[in-house]
Amino acid sequence: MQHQSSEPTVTQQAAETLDGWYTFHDFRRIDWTRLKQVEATVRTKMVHEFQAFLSELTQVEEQKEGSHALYTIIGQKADLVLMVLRPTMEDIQAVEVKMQKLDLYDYLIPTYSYVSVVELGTYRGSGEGNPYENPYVRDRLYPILPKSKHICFYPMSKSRRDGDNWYTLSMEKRKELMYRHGMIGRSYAGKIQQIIGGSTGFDDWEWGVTLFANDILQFKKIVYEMRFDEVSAKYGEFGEFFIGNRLESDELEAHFAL
Ligand code: VOV
Repeated sequence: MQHQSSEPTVTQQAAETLDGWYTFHDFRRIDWTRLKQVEATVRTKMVHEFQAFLSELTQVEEQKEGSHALYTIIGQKADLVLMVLRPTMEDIQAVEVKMQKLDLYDYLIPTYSYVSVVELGTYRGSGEGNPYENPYVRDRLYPILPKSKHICFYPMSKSRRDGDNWYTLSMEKRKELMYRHGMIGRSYAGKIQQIIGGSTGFDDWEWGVTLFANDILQFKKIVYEMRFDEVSAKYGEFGEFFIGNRLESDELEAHFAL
């Protein structure tokens, strides 16, 4: 029997992407039960070693050769997330290996991770000349993460369901839809900063969405408002959501104190 499909069979043009720093989100649960058995002085030493590691990451950030952010995670999915941006996947892995060797990480159990690359779409064009030399584009592709009070992370894909297949829409239609997405996004200027990581072929979803805000309620507002926009309403598929509060290096001793 011949397969009946409402989808057009023409191959559509892929949107070109501009790709920046590689991105790694590392989610961990604190194994409090085991940590409670560690003597206070040893625990403090482990925290100091972690702080020294974070200082090294800060030095890289000051040289504008990467960026990072440490947040607590609210709820049971994780307790902490360290988000790291680096120029190459080798650099990302070097940070990952170094981190795993820290004594404190014997007590930080991996619960989730996400690998992507900071991505800018070109549905609106990419301006004149080489976009990788445009200072505005460079600031977006190689971002120094904001020091916002809150983070929200979730992975998402665009639907390939029969009838609602993003990948069979014409370039024209996708441009129009992404324009409207961008307009909603822009109404959150000054309230939310977004980092979109492209992850097709890198991780289980197609994008990792990281949002930063000082007012945590803005995450709920933007995600809800976007649910009514066609791009999300019809084509958005979402993974787990993680939200958290900023954790400064000098707060770590208090955070791990018992
Ligand atoms: C601060 C908010 C904000 C702003 C300003 C914003 C703007 C824009 C622009 C201008 C463009 C690029 C379009 C182009 O010209 O290429 C994008 C692109 C993208 N976005 Fe976005 N987005 C925001 C915010 C924002 C949110 C909250 C989400 C999650 C959606 C939801 O429902 O939970 C999201 C997702 C994405 C994705 C997955 C992509 C890539 C899609 C693709 O198919 O390539 N985004 N986004």
